[in-house]
Amino acid sequence: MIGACCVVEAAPAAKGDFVTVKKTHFSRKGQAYYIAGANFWYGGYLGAPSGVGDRARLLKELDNMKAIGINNLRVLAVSEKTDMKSAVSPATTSVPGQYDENLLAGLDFLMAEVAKRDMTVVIYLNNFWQWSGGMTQYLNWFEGTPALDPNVTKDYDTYMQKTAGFYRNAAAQAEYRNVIARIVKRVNTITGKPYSDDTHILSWQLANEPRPGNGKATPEEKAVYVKWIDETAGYIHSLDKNHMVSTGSEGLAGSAQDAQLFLDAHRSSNVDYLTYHLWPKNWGWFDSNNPTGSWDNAIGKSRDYLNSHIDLAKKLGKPIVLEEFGLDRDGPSFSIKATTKIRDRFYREVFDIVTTRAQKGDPIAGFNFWAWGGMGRAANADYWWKPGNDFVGDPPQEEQGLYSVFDSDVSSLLLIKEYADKLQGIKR
Ligand SMILES: O=C1NC[C@H](CO)[C@@H](O)[C@@H]1O
Repeated sequence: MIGACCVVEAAPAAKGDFVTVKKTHFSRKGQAYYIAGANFWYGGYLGAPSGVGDRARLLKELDNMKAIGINNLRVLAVSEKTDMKSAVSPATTSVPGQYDENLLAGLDFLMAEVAKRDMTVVIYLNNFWQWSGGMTQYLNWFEGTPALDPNVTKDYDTYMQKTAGFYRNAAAQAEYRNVIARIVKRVNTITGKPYSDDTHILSWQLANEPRPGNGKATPEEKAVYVKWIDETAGYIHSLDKNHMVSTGSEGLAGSAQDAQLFLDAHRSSNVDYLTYHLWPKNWGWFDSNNPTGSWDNAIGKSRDYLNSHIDLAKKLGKPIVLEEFGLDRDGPSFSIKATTKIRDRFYREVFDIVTTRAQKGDPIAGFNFWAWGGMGRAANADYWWKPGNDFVGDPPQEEQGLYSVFDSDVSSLLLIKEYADKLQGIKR
């Protein structure tokens, strides 16, 4: 039997091969390292050996991303089985203590293939939003509170305020740390390499878009949030001395518009770099039904958001990554047939600021657009995801086609390549 007999213990990696922070930049193999990345939340799902896995597609997606200069992926590592309507299934955690080895082997396969292409990966270990179960599902398990899907209740304020209860729930935190340990201390079943020794992991990330609560978060909620970040990041470093740790924060939009909180949340020496996200449509700056009339407002606020967070990173003396941004297709439409002229214009504005500031030596370390749809296609007339459908860049909480960049979006792919080349051409 081939199996375990031929998994050879990999030699420990050289320290310099890990991505580290050097003053306010990333450094890798003695060179400044800039991220031209994609959000690819379902990369581990495609890598699964059976069930939802589609390894042939995964290999083509990785090759197609590599071909346009994408050198980094941001990937969901774990998900929690939930009754919430707009969540992915299956989940890596069915109930506390029960983990789906088929899905976790998918992450192993993804990491093995990423290494072959010399890409790096940011791996997030939880989710503030419902599309992978996330913190709300932990509270359902350990508080018995109903897991209320905000897509159903339409009450995001209550959702955010209740979900932040995760940070102070000891039993939920204990299980979350069990899951963290299971992933961070995992040995890749394909390569035989411990994850903690895998130089293609750029950082461990606490969660996708962790927020202190809603926009009216209290000083006490903010203090709990900052403490959770510091202690959880410290816990990950205690398990893994080689890799960086990041928060997954959106910036001020995910910090109750409180710049001091955003700084405090990233001040800890356990947090190696800052992250931020940019969502003009989600945040009401851009009206895709009135693109001409709302463009100036949207791009003005976006430019300010892009630049002000780089300035905040300068204050802390740490790098920052713009690890999510997006805009919908012309129309607006979810259809892959719709053009992407407005999105391309927005992407170019974002890329120009990121690359110009990086070329000037400011602490912006790169971008990840949201999100790689690639060969995936929406399966249903209403564009909602159902189990068994293709995975695309949009998770099940949103219409499949909302923000995805598909392999047929040639103008977008060319734009990404143009700026990936510019970023990777920066020598420092
Ligand atoms: O992390 C996220 N940020 C914004 C995306 C698009 O709305 C969303 O799909 C995801 O939850």
